[in-house]
Amino acid sequence: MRIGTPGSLTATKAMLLGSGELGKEVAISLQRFGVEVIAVDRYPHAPAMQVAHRSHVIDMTDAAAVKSLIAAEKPDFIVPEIEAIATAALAEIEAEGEVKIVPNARAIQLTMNREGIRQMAAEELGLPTSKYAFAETFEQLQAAVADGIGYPCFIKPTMSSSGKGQSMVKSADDLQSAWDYAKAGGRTDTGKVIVEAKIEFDFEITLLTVRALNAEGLVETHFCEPIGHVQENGDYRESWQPQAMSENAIQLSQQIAAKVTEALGGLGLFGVELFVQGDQVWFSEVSPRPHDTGMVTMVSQRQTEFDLHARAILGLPVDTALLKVAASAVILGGINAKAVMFQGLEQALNVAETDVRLFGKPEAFVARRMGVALATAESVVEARAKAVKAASLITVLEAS
Ligand SMILES: Nc1ncnc2c1ncn2[C@@H]1O[C@H](COP(=O)(O)OP(=O)(O)OP(=O)(O)O)[C@@H](O)[C@H]1O
Ligand SMILES: NCC(=O)N[C@@H]1O[C@H](COP(=O)([O-])[O-])[C@@H](O)[C@H]1O
Ligand SMILES: [Mg+2]
Repeated sequence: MRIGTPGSLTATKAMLLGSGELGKEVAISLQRFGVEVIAVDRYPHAPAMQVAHRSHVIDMTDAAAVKSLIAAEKPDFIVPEIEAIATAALAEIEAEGEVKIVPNARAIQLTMNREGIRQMAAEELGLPTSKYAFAETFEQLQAAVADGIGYPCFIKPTMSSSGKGQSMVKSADDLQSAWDYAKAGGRTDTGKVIVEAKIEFDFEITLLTVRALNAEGLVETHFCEPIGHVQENGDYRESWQPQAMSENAIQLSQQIAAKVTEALGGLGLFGVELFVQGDQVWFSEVSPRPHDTGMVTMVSQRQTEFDLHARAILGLPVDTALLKVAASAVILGGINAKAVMFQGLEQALNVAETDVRLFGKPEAFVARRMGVALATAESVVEARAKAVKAASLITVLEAS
């Protein structure tokens, strides 16, 4: 089946590499514009597979497997959704010129690895970041911390997300365990870890930034209202929109986001993560795709971050306006279970102005994100309280 996109004479087919909760929403947004969606992930029945036209289970870090699937499916677009994919294969495919990688293979390669994006941001673009160093051995890590990074600091695998393998270290006593955890905890072992000095921020934001074509066919950069968030163990727990900020801090944040996304290039939505203290802003990292903290836009914006990504990719007009103050709170597994069911949905939905999205992940882990509660309200404080309340009323149970 080939489906035509509005305004185009050719049918459009997109392949998602990664099919989690974010990909599921991207799939729905693309399908609403007439795109045929093929969902790919490392395990069967992943969230986006449940809504896609077709799906495939492959090892996405295996370049040969990625290339042969692309050759068989011949998509027009490849939409990377997770960082652990064979990015070198994407560069080769892009060079052949038949398939468009979103936003482009270089941006995917740079951002999938903390080393690439940090060096570009700090060294080439001169953006403010935490002090950092890379280490390939425990001795190099000890030397880097002693030579200027200091304590407290964060140790992270260079290829990981959602806090996997990441820890904050307060003293030399905890350095070895943080090293071991980072070496074991990445989605792919690159052989390196990054160590970053801790930034003492007042709050942190995700600035969703969209590179889309305007009516003249030129690339324009659009910003959503800043999203504030709370993280625990490197993974997001709550987000809200808008985050109140000083005029200077928002200007600086937009300048940093515009510089980074322009350097990465291509069309699409980016999640630019920034730390803010007073009028000072530091760049942390950027996702060249929708961001987990941006799930709040499912109730706060007319065009969600997923709609914006789909529109930008397809060359359609975008509107980043905020409609309502809103918040999100995550629902974690809390248990390890091969099959799950949920309790408390009715009570959660009795919280006024609240919605729930259960992602449909077949298997639960204690810290795995299984769903999110979304709430709107007159103020951020109220919206956060409602979202947290709704999320707390849902329990994940093992299904027999
Ligand atoms: N240098 C730092 N200073 C202060 N806080 C930090 C620093 N690095 C990380 N953090 C905290 O840890 C969180 C997760 O870090 P980071 O974004 O690097 O991890 P991640 O695994 O890429 O997460 P995700 O994929 O969910 O964005 C940050 O949002 C922040 O709260
Ligand atoms: N911070 C990145 C992020 O939130 N990514 C989202 O989590 C999924 C993996 O979840 P899993 O680890 O539970 O399979 C990814 O596929 C993506 O949707
Ligand atoms: Mg992050």
